[in-house]
Amino acid sequence: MLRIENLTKSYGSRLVLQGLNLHVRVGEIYGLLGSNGAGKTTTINILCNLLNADSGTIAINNQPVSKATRSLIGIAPQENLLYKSLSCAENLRFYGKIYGLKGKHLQQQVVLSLEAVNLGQRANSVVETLSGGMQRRLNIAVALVHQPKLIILDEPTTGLDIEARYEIWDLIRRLQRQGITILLTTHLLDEAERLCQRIGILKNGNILAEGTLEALKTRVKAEEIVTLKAADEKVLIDRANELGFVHRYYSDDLSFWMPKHLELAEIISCFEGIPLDSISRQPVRLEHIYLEVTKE
Ligand SMILES: Nc1ncnc2c1ncn2[C@@H]1O[C@H](COP(=O)(O)OP(=O)(O)OP(=O)(O)O)[C@@H](O)[C@H]1O
Repeated sequence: MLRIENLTKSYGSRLVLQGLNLHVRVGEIYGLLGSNGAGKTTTINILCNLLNADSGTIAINNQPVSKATRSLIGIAPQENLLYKSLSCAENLRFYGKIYGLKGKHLQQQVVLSLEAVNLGQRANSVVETLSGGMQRRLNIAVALVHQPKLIILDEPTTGLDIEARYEIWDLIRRLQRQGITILLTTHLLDEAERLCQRIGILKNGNILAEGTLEALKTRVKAEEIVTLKAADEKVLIDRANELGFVHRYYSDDLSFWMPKHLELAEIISCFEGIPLDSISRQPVRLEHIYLEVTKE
């Protein structure tokens, strides 16, 4: 669906994209992860033809990106692009017209996009009277109004409460079931874990790792992560080294990569003689993979 090859972009002397390669397959939800300043928005702006790349190629549905491919893509940018004093339907009519929709077809698309984001009952509500979650959903409706094949959601749930976030996650899954391909950027690793079939990790304008969550898990050579608390962490680390366990700090948490699943009693016996305050265990998560990949 989307093929980006060797994309480069500089702002003045600052090289922001350094030969970026990224492939989004038809029908998938692809999660593009990266820290602030990694180059996600720059990539999206180039995709939407709002910014020119210095070099590289982008193809959508096997066509080079151009004004002609604009209608294949819908974008819901990070900042809602909504006219707050207009109603939901008026906003959608405005954006629909930009994509050349008119008359009955425009009206139908306005209704369908509002229904798609569960705002069918709020067509005439003025945007500033809607909750933050509803405004985010309307922002997604704008991306859908011209029936694109690929939609780009730039941090769709940032700043929303958990219920509004669930609603947007359900919406994204529904859109995928309708056959829309989705490229999503997020800082929320659990969002990417829940929604995305494949994930790309971007740093300094390069994709450092890409694949399914299962494939990315090979970056962390552990069956599970065990976090231990003890008065003397150095003793724990020395013991872990003797046993061949890799250790990492996740924030303040001293954690160990377990090469195989151990019963609780076995973990305790590994650290025998060291008074432990607590033991907690968790599977390898995207958070662990992300930290490993981006520190390389
Ligand atoms: N118009 C511009 N002029 C100069 N530098 C820019 C411009 N736009 C972005 N940058 C710089 O390019 C780098 C990449 O920015 P970009 O907005 O693409 O990152 P991002 O991954 O989207 O970050 P965030 O998660 O914070 O949105 C940053 O260092 C940013 O400061």
